[in-house]
Amino acid sequence: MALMSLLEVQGLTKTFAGLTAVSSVDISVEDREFLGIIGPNGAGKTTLFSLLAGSLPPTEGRVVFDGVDVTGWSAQKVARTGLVRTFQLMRPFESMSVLENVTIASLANRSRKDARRHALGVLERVQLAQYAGTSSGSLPTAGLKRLELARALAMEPRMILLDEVLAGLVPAERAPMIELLRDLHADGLSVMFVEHIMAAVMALSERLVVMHDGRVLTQGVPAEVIAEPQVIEAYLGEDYA
Ligand SMILES: Nc1ncnc2c1ncn2[C@@H]1O[C@H](COP(=O)(O)OP(=O)(O)OP(=O)(O)O)[C@@H](O)[C@H]1O
Repeated sequence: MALMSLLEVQGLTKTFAGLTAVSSVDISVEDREFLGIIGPNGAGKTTLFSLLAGSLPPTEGRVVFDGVDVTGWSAQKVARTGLVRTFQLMRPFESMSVLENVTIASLANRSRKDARRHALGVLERVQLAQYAGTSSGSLPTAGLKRLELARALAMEPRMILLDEVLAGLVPAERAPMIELLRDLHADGLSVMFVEHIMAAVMALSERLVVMHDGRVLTQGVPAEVIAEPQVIEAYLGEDYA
């Protein structure tokens, strides 16, 4: 039998009332790979993540994670296989503390007492430990981004789908976040990330997929992909080139 990629996506399609947001997408992601996804607004990147992570059921196609066909499974059930997403618009329980929010995510895999201890470890990992007791609603954007990451990590993913984790950060906040993502990847986490900040995309991606109009326009080695005329035309613009 041929060796399988950690994530295999075949013919994935999502139609919303006549609009095809994701159209026949085929993507394979290897264990421990760091894959970047770019494309213009409305290209279907967030919808793709929703389909992969079980937040939305696909209209057609298959999602196979770690050899298991998870197509149409709930987000909770997909997460238990090790595939977990973050959201572009963070939505923690605002009245709860940072620690409580992460503890709830940890409860997916463990008892209440263990979950709290595990959550504290995750907060250390994302450098939010000093805010453990802070109410989540009062965190600044950079803290909310880390909390969103922490909640996903608390579910102990093998592969994480990051939806614009750098958006909204000021330049000085980006470098430490890029460093954190690089460390998580070095520790064995497989990552797929959607990002508009090209410096981050180029610093982290081992391979790049470009989406346009719901389809994969092209994919490959990042430096080669961003030099393709069709990518410049569809997304990057002449300025970037
Ligand atoms: N729940 C929905 N109902 C109807 N249309 C939707 C829904 N979600 C997304 N769409 C449409 O699907 C298309 C793809 O949207 P999507 O949010 O996936 O794009 P994106 O590449 O993530 O864009 P951005 O970079 O702006 O986040 C858009 O035309 C969008 O309006």
